Amino acid sequence: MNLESYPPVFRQQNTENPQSTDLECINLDNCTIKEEIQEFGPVPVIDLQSLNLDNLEEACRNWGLIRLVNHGIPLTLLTQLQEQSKKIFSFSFESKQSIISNPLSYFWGTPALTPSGTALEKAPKNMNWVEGFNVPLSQISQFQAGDPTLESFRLLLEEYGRHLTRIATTVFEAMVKKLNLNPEQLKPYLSESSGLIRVYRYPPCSIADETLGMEAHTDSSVLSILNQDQGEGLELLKDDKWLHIDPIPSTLILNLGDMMQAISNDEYKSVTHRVKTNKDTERFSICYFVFPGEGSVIQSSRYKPFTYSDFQAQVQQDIKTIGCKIGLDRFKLT
Ligand SMILES: O=C(O)CCC(=O)C(=O)O
Ligand SMILES: [Fe+2]
Repeated sequence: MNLESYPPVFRQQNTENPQSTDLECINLDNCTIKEEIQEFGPVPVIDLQSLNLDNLEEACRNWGLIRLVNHGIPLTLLTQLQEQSKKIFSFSFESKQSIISNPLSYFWGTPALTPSGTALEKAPKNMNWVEGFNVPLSQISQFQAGDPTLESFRLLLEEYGRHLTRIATTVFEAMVKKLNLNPEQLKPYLSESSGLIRVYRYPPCSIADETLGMEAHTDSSVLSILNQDQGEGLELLKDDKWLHIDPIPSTLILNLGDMMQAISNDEYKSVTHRVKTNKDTERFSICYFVFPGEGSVIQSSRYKPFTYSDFQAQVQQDIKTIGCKIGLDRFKLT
């Protein structure tokens, strides 16, 4: 294990006596309240080459999370992205701090970031056993990567970003067809230029049963699209039980976020999910998020009119003051 590469809070030399006992990294509530089950009834699979609108609608209403196949992203690109990200995470902590620079940002311990990409000052209640970097796609061409590995990763991310924009637009347009909403009004709700990518590594944790890589949350996005490596850990809360979302090579996981729930007047649900840690192995994932256009006001029968910036500001304030995200409930019409 390459301890130098981990942020100091994640360096556990002695698994018998983990340093983390005096850290607030243990999220016992989230870990133990729900019974765990294996992935049984299959997560709905959506074939992007022959999109079936009825199946997609049903998946959005009943699951909020789907497995995408035939998405058109070459397997070589997915594999190269994973390989390069592993290489970058293996750099020393200090070098990651210096080379992952504006407009990218490097963070650890929390996925809650300010709009400029730095970790929020008051982290969530619990330490999240994760490090990552944030990549705003619209600014990625301005990134001056001094390091050759980072430069080749930047080029891969640009190509990947183009695929994700295509996929998100296709799926969003198909999803909203089944909602009784005015298509013109919906257009600004998905802004291609808002796309961002988070690249994550979840270090091993000696007390993996009690420590979350990412605590239970819903995404604030319209849609999120996840490319996970072969490490297990992603779980979805469904019917009050945690369901493992096992990695399957060359497939992607797409989940709905809070903005989609609001746009659809709660007909489609933003799903609660979390990431467990593993005792001996690292896990890697790359997640894409897309949001409504800046200034576009979300009109919904269930919520007060709000923009994504209003929502984001509220989430940030809640995390700073009470340590967690309240989310859509803050905007609900009473
Ligand atoms: O790493 C993962 O599998 C999930 C990440 C996630 O849920 C998020 O970034 O919101
Ligand atoms: Fe998430």
